[in-house]
Amino acid sequence: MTITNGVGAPAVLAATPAAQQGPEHVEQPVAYDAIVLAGFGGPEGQDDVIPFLRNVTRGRGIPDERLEEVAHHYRHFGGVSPINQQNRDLKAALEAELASRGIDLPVIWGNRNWQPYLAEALEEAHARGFRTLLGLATSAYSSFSSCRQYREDFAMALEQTGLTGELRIDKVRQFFDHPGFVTPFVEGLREALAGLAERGIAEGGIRVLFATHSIPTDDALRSGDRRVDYGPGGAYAAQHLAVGEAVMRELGSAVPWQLVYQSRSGPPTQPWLEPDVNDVIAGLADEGVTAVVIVPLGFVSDHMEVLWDLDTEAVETAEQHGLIAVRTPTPGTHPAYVAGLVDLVLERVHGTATAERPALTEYGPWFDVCRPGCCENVRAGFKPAIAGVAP
Ligand SMILES: CC1=C(CCC(=O)O)c2cc3nc(cc4[nH]c(cc5[nH]c(cc1n2)c(C)c5CCC(=O)O)c(CCC(=O)O)c4C)C(CCC(=O)O)=C3C
Ligand SMILES: [Fe+2]
Repeated sequence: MTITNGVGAPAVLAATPAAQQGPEHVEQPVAYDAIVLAGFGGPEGQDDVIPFLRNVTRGRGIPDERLEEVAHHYRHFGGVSPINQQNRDLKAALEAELASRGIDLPVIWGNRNWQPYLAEALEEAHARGFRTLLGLATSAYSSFSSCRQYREDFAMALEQTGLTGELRIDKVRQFFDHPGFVTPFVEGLREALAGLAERGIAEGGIRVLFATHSIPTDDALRSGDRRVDYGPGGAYAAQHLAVGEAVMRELGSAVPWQLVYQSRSGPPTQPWLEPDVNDVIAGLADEGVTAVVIVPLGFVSDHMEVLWDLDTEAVETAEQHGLIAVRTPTPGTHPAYVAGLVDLVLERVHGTATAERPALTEYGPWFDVCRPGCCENVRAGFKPAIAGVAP
């Protein structure tokens, strides 16, 4: 058996008996009663900021100085994160898309870290008589923060509301390489490169920076299927690199690109994925680069990590080093993204065969039911989670 390192066909390290694995994809139709849109949540006023940050970091060992610093980002915008409004807009766009296709599936919205909480969404679903729910998390890649934590928070909400056993909750697969998610990035980058060409900037003087949230290296190595070696940075980094490659391939562009990380937190002693976007930008001026295009590949909407860490900090770093910086759009409510999410829902409603599911990288289509040990987090302990096979 060969074990690949880096981006390549994933290698299975240790076989788990098939009987313990459960199906990787649910290829039978399921009559869902409703969709539960699961967001991150954000504060909507100055008084919400600290309680929100305590919710996010509960039991996580984030230093107080970091919380102060992050509170300042929110305070700068009146204590309001745009993320809740973005999820209201996404909910409305999904409802319109479902209605236009004649699909009768209500969308109920709940957050992990702020009102309306997931527990409220489950109570509402139950009160409306819904029993079979399809979770849709606003997060595309595999890692504890972007996959398993949503699954654990669903399980916790079931416990809190006493609805465990009453409600079935499945979850839409990670959609990092679904065309609906990738298309808005392709379009945004195409436009940005055309704009730079109009300004007479040579391709050789441009660097495309695909930006995503840094995570602890330990989490990254545990992202994805435990039995697979995805190389340094685990499935999380491998998926991002593969999507970056897919975007450049779709564009047919030869502009040099790289993956960069942002929004690091945690104690300085804990290793997180690198390089940081600001360090990379600072070094590029010496390499003869005159313009950077920042593509927020890890994010679904223009929330605080985009508005502050990229549009404020990274753009400032570029200015300090005399570089032009352009930040391209996130999917938001782009029609391709909204339609793609509805397509992902329909995969489950219809039990679409895996071979017919769109995926732009060799890592997809990702699993409907997470694999053993998927995206575990040793620091957080091992908690029950929906939509996965038993570890
Ligand atoms: C992978 C990933 C995504 C992308 C996937 C996804 O979209 O879900 C994401 C999104 C987001 N992260 C957000 C906010 C925060 N994340 C924090 C902390 C952390 N994020 C982490 C990872 C990720 N985070 C990690 C490993 C931590 C360390 C602590 C922990 O292990 O939990 C903290 C605490 C302070 C700090 O450390 O910065 C805050 C306030 C918001 C809301 C923004 C808004 O309000 O507009 C969003 C969308
Ligand atoms: Fe975060």
